[in-house]
Amino acid sequence: MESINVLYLALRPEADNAVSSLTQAMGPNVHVTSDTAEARKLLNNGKFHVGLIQFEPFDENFLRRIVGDIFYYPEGSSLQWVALVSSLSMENEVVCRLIAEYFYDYHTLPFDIDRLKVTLGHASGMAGVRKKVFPRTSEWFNKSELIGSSPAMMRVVHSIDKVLSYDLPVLITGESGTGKELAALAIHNHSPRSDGPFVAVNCAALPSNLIQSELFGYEKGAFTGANQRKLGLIEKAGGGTLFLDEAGELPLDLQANLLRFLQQKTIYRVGGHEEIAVDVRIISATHVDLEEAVRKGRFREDLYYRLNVLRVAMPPLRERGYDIELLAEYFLNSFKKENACKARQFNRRALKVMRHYNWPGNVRELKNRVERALVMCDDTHIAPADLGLEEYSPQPLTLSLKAVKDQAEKDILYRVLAQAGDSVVAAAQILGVSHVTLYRLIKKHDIKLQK
Ligand SMILES: Nc1ncnc2c1ncn2[C@@H]1O[C@H](COP(=O)(O)OP(=O)(O)OP(=O)(O)O)[C@@H](O)[C@H]1O
Repeated sequence: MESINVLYLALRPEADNAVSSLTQAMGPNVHVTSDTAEARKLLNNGKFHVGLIQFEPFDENFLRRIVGDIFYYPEGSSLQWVALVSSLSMENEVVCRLIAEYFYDYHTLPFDIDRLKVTLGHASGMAGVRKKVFPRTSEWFNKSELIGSSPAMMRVVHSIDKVLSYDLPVLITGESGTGKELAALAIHNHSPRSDGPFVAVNCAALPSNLIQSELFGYEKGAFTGANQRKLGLIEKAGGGTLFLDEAGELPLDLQANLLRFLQQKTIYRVGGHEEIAVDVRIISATHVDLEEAVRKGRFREDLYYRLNVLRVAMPPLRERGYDIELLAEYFLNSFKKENACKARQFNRRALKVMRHYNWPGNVRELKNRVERALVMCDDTHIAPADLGLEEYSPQPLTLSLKAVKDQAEKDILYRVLAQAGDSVVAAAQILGVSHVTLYRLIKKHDIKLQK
């Protein structure tokens, strides 16, 4: 077997029989640690292909620390994780979710070195493929402020990666507060236009009588009060990106002007006769269904097709699994830096409540609730009441092993399809299945391909 560098994060390495068998079998390529800070440092040097985590004896706090410290860590993102678990732990909902969301595979104890070596070999192969197909991940995360490493966010990263290569309009869809503006900024910052300006305009916030002059600018004397020429936002975004937030709110007459600009790449300032060429990439965002708006006659169909050339869909926060905790920790740490407050972390109940809450306001709501909690909390630990959330009453475990396997299967399909740019032939090759099988699985999990 080709040498595979494994980082083994063991809860109690001194009491772990697997450690000695593994180091014996794999020699110096295995590094063992129980310290997540050290693991993070080691991941930074990028030499590890596979991370192995032992969940026994099961300790929920340890798992939470791993999620916060390791999975958030971008440099680890081409590395693949394998879990060592007992069948008893597989009955625990936290463990199952963690595995389904973050792991390439799991190895059920008792420890079987030959079986594990095969699993590690596959995981390492996948790490190599990810690095080739997706080399920008760590740099990408560093440059953008989009936090998250759930499969749903990985799909976003991949979609963004795809749209970077083309200087075409992008439409970002998603519920309010899902991070559409942040995604637009990420596209701009990673595109060849990153040295140019990023100008954001909220179409819903501008009074309708001002939108025209705000976007296109005006000449001196164009209307009462126009004492001097003013450049519009489109011109100000010249050489860069114009972000039209809430594009669905644009009045119909302005939609016609915008369409004209998108077709001709030129504008007229209000009251002006000179045709001015402007080089701008348009990224628009909407939380309303624009197709529905087109059907109802509120949005021009021709403009819709012009804006919707490339598409990025932001998932709601409730579908991002452990990203909720990552984001909560991230906001907590950044607010802590800004304010002298007592609260240092979330208590267990708060984490559970956040995990099961529906988050109708998505990331923005989470950010606001964490900020509020820091003000309300008199303790070192933030409780659900500080977040203004109802207590979560634990549900009995309903997740069967089959459900976990199905979820894991679905996640890996998403990941590999994303890596393969939704090419079924390439994805089938990576997964080592025929494309007929892959089509069957895509149908089974109701996965929508982008091409
Ligand atoms: N993945 C993320 N990581 C870190 N912060 C995020 C993330 N997503 C959103 N945010 C933060 O949440 C808030 C809302 O994000 P943003 O304004 O980009 O959402 P939006 O989808 O454009 O909302 P709206 O539809 O209401 O305009 C911002 O403060 C943003 O910084």
